[in-house]
Amino acid sequence: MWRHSVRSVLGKAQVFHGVRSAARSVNAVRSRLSGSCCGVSGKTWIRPGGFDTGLKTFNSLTKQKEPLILAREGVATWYSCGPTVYDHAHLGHACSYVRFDILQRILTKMFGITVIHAMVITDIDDKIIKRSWEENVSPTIISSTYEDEFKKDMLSLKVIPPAVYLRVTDNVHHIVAFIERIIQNGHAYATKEGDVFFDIRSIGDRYGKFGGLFHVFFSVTSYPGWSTNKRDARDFALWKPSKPQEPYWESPWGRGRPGWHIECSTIASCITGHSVFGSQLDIHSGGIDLAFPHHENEVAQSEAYHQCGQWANYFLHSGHLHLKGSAEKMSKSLKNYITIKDFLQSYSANEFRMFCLLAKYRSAVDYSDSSMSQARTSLGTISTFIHDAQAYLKGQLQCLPVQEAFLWERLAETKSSVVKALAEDFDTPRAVGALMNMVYHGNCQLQPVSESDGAARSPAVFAAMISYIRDVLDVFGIDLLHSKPAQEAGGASHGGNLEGVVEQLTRFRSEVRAFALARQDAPTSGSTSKPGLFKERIPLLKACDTLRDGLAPFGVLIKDRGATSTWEITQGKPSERGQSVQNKDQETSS
Ligand SMILES: Nc1ncnc2c1ncn2[C@@H]1O[C@H](COP(=O)(O)OP(=O)(O)OP(=O)(O)O)[C@@H](O)[C@H]1O
Ligand SMILES: [Zn+2]
Repeated sequence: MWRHSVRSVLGKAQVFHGVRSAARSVNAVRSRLSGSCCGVSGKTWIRPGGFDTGLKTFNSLTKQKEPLILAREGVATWYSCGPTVYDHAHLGHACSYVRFDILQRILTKMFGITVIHAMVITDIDDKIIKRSWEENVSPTIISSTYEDEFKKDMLSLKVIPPAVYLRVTDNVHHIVAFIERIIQNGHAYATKEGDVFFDIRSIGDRYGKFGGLFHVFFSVTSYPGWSTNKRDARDFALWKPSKPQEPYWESPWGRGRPGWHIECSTIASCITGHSVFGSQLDIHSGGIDLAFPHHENEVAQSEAYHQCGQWANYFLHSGHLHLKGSAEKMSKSLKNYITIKDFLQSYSANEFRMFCLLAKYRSAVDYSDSSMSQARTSLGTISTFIHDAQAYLKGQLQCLPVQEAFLWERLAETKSSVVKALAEDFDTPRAVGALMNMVYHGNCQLQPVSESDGAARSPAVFAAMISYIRDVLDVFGIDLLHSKPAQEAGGASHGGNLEGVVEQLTRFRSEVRAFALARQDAPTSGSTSKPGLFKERIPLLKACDTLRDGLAPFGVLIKDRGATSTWEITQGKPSERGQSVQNKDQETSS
């Protein structure tokens, strides 16, 4: 796939100036830090040193778009909070993980950045334990069942798996060591009851990097996590003593299990005991609900452990998916969810991806049949254009002469708009808009005629447009070439080659139609029939109509264009889209 240099699009001077000044300011700050986080005051974001990608991304730490600067050239380290596996994965998860998958694909396939992605699987938690009691099975059975299901669901949505999935339960010994170091560094304390709490006061005014939410959250009287064992209401658990019947691990503080936030700090820092991401992480992602307190606490712990002023440089948060009309996000605990499997009975992964692309990754989205039908229509428009353009290339579709130079210009303009949109905080709706605009102009130029009269043809520009559209869709993880109707997705593959069969069938039908559409010049002497179609051939035309109508519900859309016919295999519920075209073309009734 091509690699785009944003520099060439956005202007070299601006970017290089940015890199140098960023490097200068970070070096200045780093020398002030001199290895100790405790020397740093305040919550000010430090612009990282390293390599300016030329992209901009919204950073929740600053609440504005910032230049995306990576520690290592061409490589982005990326950590994601994964699911707590105690129930089915739903469309809310799908939305968050597909959106970040699209962002990672854009970085990799469009801008040539290798993404090293690690994700935690939270496989021990109060909710898992509760579910195991309800189901009367071990927590391990609950977590492994839903972990497997989550991974399969992600694959069915074509989410590229992270380089590594890491379970909390496989890493408890690292978590214990991580907590010990935080205690040694003077930022956590153990209680006689066997808890370990993070000591918020020990980091002064540096708590609250994600904004002022914590003032509301921590009212000493109302905060549900308030315990008299804590030194400060804001202190949070790094280690919790286990209650009877609960799973536990041995630790210097007695039997217990890790708190929620510490798992991410540890795993993001020390993958399987080796320092993979270490004290430096480029990008951290999760749903917006995780910003506070989860990410706030991750930051506090990690910076206390690494003794650094800034652990993760960019926090990317995705907006929530809601059922249309609901103020609440879709969630397992609210039981207001649609599972990914149920969804895939009615829609395809491609359609869900288009649904995600049509809104910015940071915005909240309403899920409804009408928003899905908008996504389906957009994909259908693109797919129909590709098929029509292919029919034109093959000479099956005869058209009026095309304004070729105009289309080459549209193509160049689209390429530039798509790169600019994606470099500007991954603005996928703008990129899709640019693509649809090009498709619109392409369609306008494909004006079918029944006789070409040897008019000039312009196949190259349509071939270039098709290739470009496929490339961009590939960046987004949409593959129209091998798409199947939703009902078939994940099912057993059919024997034979459907496309080949449809091609042969349509060719045969075209010959029959051409024969049936032949006109008699004048009535033969003594004949009672009028000039026009041969009466005895009309049943053949009717049979052609019936075949076309009969194939539509199976997703085979045949379009009759004068004497020739084209075909395509449609997405999702083909009969709805097929029907409208067929009615326009009904020929035996006219
Ligand atoms: N409705 C949603 N829209 C977008 N992202 C979501 C939604 N629900 C969960 N996520 C994201 O999915 C990831 C995993 O979340 P988690 O396992 O906590 O799901 P959940 O359904 O919210 O569970 P719970 O109800 O137990 O909190 C997080 O990054 C979270 O922000
Ligand atoms: Zn996390």
